[in-house]
Amino acid sequence: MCRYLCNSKLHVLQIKRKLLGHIQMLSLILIWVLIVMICYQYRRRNIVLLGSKLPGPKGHPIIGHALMFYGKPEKAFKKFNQLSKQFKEIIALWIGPQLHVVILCAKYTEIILKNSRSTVKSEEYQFLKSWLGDSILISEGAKFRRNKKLLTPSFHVLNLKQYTHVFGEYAQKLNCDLEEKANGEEFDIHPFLSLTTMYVLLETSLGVKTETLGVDALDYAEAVERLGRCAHQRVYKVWLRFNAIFRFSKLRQTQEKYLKVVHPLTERVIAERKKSYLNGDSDERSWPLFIDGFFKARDEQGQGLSDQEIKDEVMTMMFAGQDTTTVSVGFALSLLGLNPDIQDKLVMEIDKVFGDSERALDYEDCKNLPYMEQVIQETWRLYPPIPLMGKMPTEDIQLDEYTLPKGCTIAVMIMKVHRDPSQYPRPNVFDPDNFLPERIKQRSPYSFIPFSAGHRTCIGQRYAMLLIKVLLANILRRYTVTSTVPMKEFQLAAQTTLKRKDGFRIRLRKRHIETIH
Ligand code: HEM
Repeated sequence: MCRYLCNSKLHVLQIKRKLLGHIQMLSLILIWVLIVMICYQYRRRNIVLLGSKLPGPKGHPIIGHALMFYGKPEKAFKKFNQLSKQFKEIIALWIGPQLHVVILCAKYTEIILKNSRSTVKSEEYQFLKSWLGDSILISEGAKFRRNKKLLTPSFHVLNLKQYTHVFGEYAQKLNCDLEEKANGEEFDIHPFLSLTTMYVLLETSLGVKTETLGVDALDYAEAVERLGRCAHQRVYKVWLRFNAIFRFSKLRQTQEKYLKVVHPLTERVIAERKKSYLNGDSDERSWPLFIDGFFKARDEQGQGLSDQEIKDEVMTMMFAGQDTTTVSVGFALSLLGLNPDIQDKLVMEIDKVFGDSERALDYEDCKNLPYMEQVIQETWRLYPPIPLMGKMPTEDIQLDEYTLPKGCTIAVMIMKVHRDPSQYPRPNVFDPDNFLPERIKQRSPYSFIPFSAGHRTCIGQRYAMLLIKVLLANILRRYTVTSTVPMKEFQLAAQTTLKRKDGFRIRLRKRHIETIH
């Protein structure tokens, strides 16, 4: 009995000792967590202090405004729109511990983009890294400057001139594909446009004919679209921003699946092209490919781009150029379908250039379509394909009485800047005359930034304008467009590009069929 009591006392003592050990360990962990948190908060004191002085809605402790933007992209976009009615120039939002400052007006956009050396791309661009590597869309500093310099000559106007007939060929193919929809019901033109721009980019950048790629071209198009979506989901699903969580997520598996389509295909096509470039093989092609320009490029030290760099840049061109041009044409057709007077004026301009001729469009024709250019610019104003850009200040930036702290995220809301009422008297009205030279002169150049501005401006803007002109001119030579969904009922969603969730719904009616091919 006595022995039993002694044993149980010993046992209790051991449990007490173990418990004490656990409590000590737990206290140590808690102290460590507390120290880390204090250090973290101490480092962020500037962001917290300056952020608290910026205008914005009231958020919750710890999660901030994260819940406001949780859900589908169209819901987040709607929320943004509501907030921008309340806060006209600038909004501070906390997504967890990260301060996001949304810029809505031309005045502050000018200060940020003019100071472009005081900002770098925001950390959200890193979500593209496993796909696009360290391409010029993502990289910073010396690497960015060198590679942008090496890539820019490929977009020279002399090259673009030669692309016009490639664009024209695919525009004619598009018209043939649209034949089945002509004189029928309203339909979504997005899938037709998306394939066309993908084929054009594959052919002008890599020299790949759709016939040779066959079903791979469709897989590639789908993979590019899905990878863009994956990156976007990491932006608004806050927990997936953390690599430690993302690594084990379903989204990562989806991303891997599509990377396995895009990477090997790009590598294969580049390798084949490089072989024939190095062998000096001649082909029937009369225009220079982006990729040949990338092979040729040399820096001051005589160094060219590595195979990895070429692959990253090629994939970036496909990503940055395809969806942006697709939605530009989609929105332009939707708007023209709603505004028959503007469409008539544009068609008159096109008919003046071509008359009854069936000839294909050339570069000089594109220069003779100034009203078309105004229509495209006004479309970009109302529906900029890239609706917002993320920057991170590397030093505090002063905007009147507000200070944007170093390390916060700046989101330049291009779509709102383009509708700044101090710059556009009727900001929500589709009026291509906004781009008459005398009106442009009256505005800040930063009130229209579809391609950004400063040293990070889009490399493909002239390419995009030319391609969109060719596609629109060809469609309007053959068809009259009508559309019934009014602008305020467009269901907008900002993924990486701005889209209509309800589709680019239009009707096509054939024009004088016998004269136009
Ligand atoms: C309507 C069509 C287009 C629009 C609205 C557009 C818009 C933009 C914008 C806003 C940026 C800046 C992004 C940022 O800083 O976050 C950008 C960058 C870029 N775009 Fe475009 N883009 C278009 C077409 C193209 C095309 C056709 C290409 C290439 C074939 C292209 C290639 C690039 C590249 C490589 C960058 C990165 C430039 C840099 O960071 O210096 N874009 N684009």
